[in-house]
Amino acid sequence: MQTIDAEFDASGARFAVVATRWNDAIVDLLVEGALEVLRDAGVDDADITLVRVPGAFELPLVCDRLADSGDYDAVIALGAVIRGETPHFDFVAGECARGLAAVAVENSIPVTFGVITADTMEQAEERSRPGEDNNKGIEAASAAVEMVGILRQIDE
Ligand SMILES: Nc1c(NC[C@H](O)[C@H](O)[C@H](O)CO)[nH]c(=O)[nH]c1=O
Ligand SMILES: CC(=O)[C@@H](O)COP(=O)(O)O
Repeated sequence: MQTIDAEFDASGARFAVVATRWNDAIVDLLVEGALEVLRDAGVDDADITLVRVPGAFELPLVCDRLADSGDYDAVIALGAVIRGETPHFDFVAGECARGLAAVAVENSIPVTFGVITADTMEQAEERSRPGEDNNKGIEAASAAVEMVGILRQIDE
């Protein structure tokens, strides 16, 4: 039986990190966590591209352009959508998640979901703490590194 399993050496792989400016105090911590994971996996800074977009609703389009370029092995999407008084949260968060999933399948490269969806700022803060496993930037970057390793083995 052949087993294809995670590899956590992503040296030579190219990553795009797309992060929102909305809730930047939270999202900047996600970016820091994601970059730490990539560097620990052997990724050179020269192989990391960071793009800032206005909000989570804009993540799918920019991630699609980067994925379609053929210049990256994975795209990491980072943001924080925090519920307000109206149903706007549902549309922003829902379309962001739906759009990012579609980009991954349409371009056949990993597009990982590092977007916090929270009812309160406190919940968002809990999911962006530096160095903690539930930091969504660490989670998304770890998934991207793992997926690059898996796809490399499939493509061998
Ligand atoms: N409320 C949040 C937003 N809203 C902005 C949208 O994402 C979008 O930029 C706007 O509707 C213009 O197209 N974005 C977040 O990332 N987080 C929020 O909490
Ligand atoms: C997620 C959002 O768009 C939200 O912050 C908007 O707040 P509100 O529903 O009070 O307009």
